[in-house]
Amino acid sequence: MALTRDAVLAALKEITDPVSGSDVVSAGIIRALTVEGGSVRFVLEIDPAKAEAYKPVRDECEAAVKGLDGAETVSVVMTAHQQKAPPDLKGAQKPKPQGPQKVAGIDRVIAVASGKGGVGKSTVSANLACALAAEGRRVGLLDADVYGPSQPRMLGVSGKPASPDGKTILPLRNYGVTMMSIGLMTNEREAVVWRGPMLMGALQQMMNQVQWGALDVLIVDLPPGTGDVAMTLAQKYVLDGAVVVSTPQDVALLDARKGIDMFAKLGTPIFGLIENMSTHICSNCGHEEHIFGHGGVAKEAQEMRVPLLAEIPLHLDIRTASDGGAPIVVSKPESPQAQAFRDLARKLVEAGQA
Ligand SMILES: Nc1ncnc2c1ncn2[C@@H]1O[C@H](COP(=O)(O)OP(=O)(O)OP(=O)(O)O)[C@@H](O)[C@H]1O
Repeated sequence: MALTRDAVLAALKEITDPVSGSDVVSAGIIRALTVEGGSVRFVLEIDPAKAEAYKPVRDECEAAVKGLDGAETVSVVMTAHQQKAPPDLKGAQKPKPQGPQKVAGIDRVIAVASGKGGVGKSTVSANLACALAAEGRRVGLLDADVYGPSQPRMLGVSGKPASPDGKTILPLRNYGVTMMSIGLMTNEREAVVWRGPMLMGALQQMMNQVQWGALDVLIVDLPPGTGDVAMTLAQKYVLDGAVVVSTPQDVALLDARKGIDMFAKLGTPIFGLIENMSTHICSNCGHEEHIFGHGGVAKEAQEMRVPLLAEIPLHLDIRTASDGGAPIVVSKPESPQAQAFRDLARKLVEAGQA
């Protein structure tokens, strides 16, 4: 008659486990039992401190199985049981989802956004950063506008940022503003096709690997529209607030609304709207003209229940200053145009937002 597994277990049940007092099968120390023809193998899994006490048990087990009909070879090995308790699957903690992180050394992060391109978001970011520096704030400016990085030109800096250790990136600095641009990581004339994951990687590199130093506020000049960069920024980092730049034209306002809705969905506080190119001031005679109408942004802000933080005029000096590498806040600080930005900066500082 062929030897069966049940017959082996029945024989082993006759042997007492010296530790628990029950039989060795019930005590759970018989492991990895295989019965193949007349060949029987199993393991006695025991506490290594009690190895001596188990030696006679092993001999007993071996003899009991050898005595069975059909048993030819019997191999019993003693191994140490696992000291560790089995994992408690029921009470196991799920890994916590990673929420937005704060970047070490940076007190506040403000996004400057716009629903569409060309409304002056980068001009506002550069002037706001310089105006905050003039208020004595430690300011960083991250140019995340991958589609048209313009901060190096606006702040009059050029050259590739250095990375002496190959891990961290040294930012550039001008007018009291510490600046880094994704545009500086690519060739100026090279058209870069950024895909979602690349964008996210680049943004994370800018936030975490740039040696920003201690900052009161980091201004992030976002690409226009409601895209991956804004979402990644809001989801991965503690974003203290956003300002949305709009021109008075209706279409820009509709776009601004989309921008505001996006931040609202992401749970980012909207510090307010900035109306750029609000009135045209003639650079010859100083005559003021509301080319795109007046009061539209203020009305919209009221409807959306967000503050209208500033009305920046359309003035030739603002453009030439930015194009010349010294924002108007720096090149003509006493001009009314510069004052509009300085008032904005003071407002944010007084509100504890910058
Ligand atoms: N208030 C202003 N007065 C005069 N020129 C301005 C004003 N604001 C912006 N500009 C000019 O308008 C052009 C577009 O501005 P800017 O690059 O800041 O816009 P943007 O919204 O950042 O555009 P993009 O999204 O395409 O990068 C620039 O030449 C800039 O100098």
